[in-house]
Amino acid sequence: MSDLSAQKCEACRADAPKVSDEELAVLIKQIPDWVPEVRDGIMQLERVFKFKNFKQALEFTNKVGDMAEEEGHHPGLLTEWGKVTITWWSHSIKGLHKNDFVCAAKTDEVFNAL
Ligand SMILES: C[C@H](O)[C@H](O)[C@H]1CNC2=NC(N)=NC(=O)C2=N1
Repeated sequence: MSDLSAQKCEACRADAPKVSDEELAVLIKQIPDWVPEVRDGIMQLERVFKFKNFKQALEFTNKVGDMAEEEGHHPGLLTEWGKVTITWWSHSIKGLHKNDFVCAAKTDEVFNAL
């Protein structure tokens, strides 16, 4: 378990600070399979997970959904045959908060526990 995945999401207010470039460089090392990407002008974390079929992809999607509900923080989910694309960013600040790194690490744990 990484340091990040052991943490809980904290309430993210609209005036919470986005992670700085320096913080991003440190945090991303703990979740090396995730790619920071700007989409629609918003910095996000993305990872594509591969599966053998649609059923397994859907099961993983639902487990990530359960984790997101527990954390009160919600990802973008695109479930396709054999593939789930997960995207984390914080809507309230239109960018990346520590919560997104925590939830990315928790997503890795959900996948690793399958
Ligand atoms: C009211 C509720 O707590 C907020 O809308 C939460 C819910 N889930 C969320 N998820 C994400 N990814 N970003 C948010 O800003 C966010 N806000």
